[in-house]
Amino acid sequence: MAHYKLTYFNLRGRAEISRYLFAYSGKKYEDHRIEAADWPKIKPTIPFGKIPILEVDGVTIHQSLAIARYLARETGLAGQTPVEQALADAIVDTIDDFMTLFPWAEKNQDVRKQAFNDILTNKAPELLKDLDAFLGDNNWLVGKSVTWADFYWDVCSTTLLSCKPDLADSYPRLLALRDRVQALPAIAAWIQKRPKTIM
Ligand SMILES: N[C@@H](CCC(=O)N[C@@H](CS)C(=O)NCC(=O)O)C(=O)O
Repeated sequence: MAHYKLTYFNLRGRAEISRYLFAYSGKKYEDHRIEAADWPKIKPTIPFGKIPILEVDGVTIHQSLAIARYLARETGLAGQTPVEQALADAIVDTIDDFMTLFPWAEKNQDVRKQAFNDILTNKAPELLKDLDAFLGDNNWLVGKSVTWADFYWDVCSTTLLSCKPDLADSYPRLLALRDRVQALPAIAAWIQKRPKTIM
């Protein structure tokens, strides 16, 4: 069995989608969380200088979505057909495009707050409207069973809702999708036991 080591900060952030996939698959892995204070000395040792990274039997994979897509394929959660896989990728990329609008690393709290408010108030509705239309009355975003796109929606919307709790109130179908993901036994167990972090 492969040895997996996932390295990230002690945050959900860009590693949480992979932690969901590990939880769902039941694969054992090392959830290696580094302290922010230690990052400057660790950064030069990491290929491309960014985290998360996943080491698989000593091979280092970078980029959170490349890592998660690999795990999704290994777990049967990438989509059942090539078209479903492309759709799941497209939904993940669409959500990720939105998440990358936020100035996560901004140190000036006033600037940060204003940018977050602007994005959550003015830009989020368009994404939510389109995602809701894409989901329609289906149980899952792509195909007839859960995929990593559903996990990504849950992971990212958890962070968005922590910033603006009423964000998705007009979209009960998207909120119900969160409930379905969080009710999957392995995901429910992970959410229960994971370290409590701000993001
Ligand atoms: N597109 C990359 C972004 C990676 C990234 O920017 N990681 C941040 C943490 S979320 C990081 O390593 N920050 C520390 C730094 O850039 O020195 C991914 O999805 O993995």
